[in-house]
Amino acid sequence: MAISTRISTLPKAELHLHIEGSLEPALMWQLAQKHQVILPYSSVAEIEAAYQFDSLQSFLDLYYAGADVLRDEDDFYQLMWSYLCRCREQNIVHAEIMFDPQTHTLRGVDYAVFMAGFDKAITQARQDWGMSVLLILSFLRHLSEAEAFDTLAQAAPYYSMISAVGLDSSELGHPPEKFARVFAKVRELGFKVVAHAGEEGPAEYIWQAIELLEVDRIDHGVRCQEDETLLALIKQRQIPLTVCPLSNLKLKVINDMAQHNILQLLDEGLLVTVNSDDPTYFGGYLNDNYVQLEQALAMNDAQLKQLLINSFKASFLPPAQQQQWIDQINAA
Ligand code: HPA
Ligand SMILES: [Zn+2]
Repeated sequence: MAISTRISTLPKAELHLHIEGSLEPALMWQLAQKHQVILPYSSVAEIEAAYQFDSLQSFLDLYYAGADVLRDEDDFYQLMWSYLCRCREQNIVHAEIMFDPQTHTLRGVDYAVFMAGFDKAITQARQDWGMSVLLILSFLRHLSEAEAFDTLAQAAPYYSMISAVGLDSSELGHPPEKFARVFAKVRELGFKVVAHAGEEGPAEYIWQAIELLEVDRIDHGVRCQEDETLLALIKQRQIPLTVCPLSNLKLKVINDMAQHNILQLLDEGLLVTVNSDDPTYFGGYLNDNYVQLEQALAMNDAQLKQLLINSFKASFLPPAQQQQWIDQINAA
């Protein structure tokens, strides 16, 4: 079977996906009309054409502006439902999905609104095709630690819907150490911990995420190669990295996909995974990211299988459930 067919047909998990980054331009346009939000674009095609970035910040500016069209429960339902339908098409059988509460609460949209919308879509996907979904609450790191504490407290009625807590937004100048105390509280509450680190920020931020936040996974982490001691530690402890190739290309973390280090890290024995990050902004859902690795880096079948297996091994699913999917991949 051709590798591209195997990419699309084999079961996979997605572990690094911002739900606000899956907002399709067509839905953005429709919701802007619905709520009479004035967008700085005059058509869906103009929205798509605007997605040219030169850094993480240049993307985040459009990502937060786009999220402003999300106002009521049905908007959040539509957003989540569209992504889950993509998962079904792409054979993503399990997804661990990040959401940014502060992007909404700061605009006066409460937890009750977005959590109800998410829950309705997730319940439907679970019932209709047996998809499994976990949610990851992410703090915006350009805001203060006090605001992160507030955000965590406001989530209390929804703790049973949340599996992990993460850290995203503008990395440079906002090191993990800024959030050490709030993540101590997060761990005390029993949540898993993830953090974006080593995307644009230096290897030092990955150290801090591991040592101060005690993360279960690193989001991105591609700059770990700049520090051999760190690389050895990540390998020895098998700390998963949720790598996002198309995101790295679109945000100019790399200049060319052929330069991406994901397969080197994989071959060195690190627990790396492939993810789409913000698929509508970066021009591809999960399978497109795997296809890029085949086209630019000549990913072979053994590497593909290992990446798919890693997507379950690095997940927060119970080990027995992970193993069922891994057995299916091994048998394919
Ligand atoms: O790739 C990302 N990095 C940091 N923050 C983000 N928020 C959405 N996507 C990202
Ligand atoms: Zn991300």
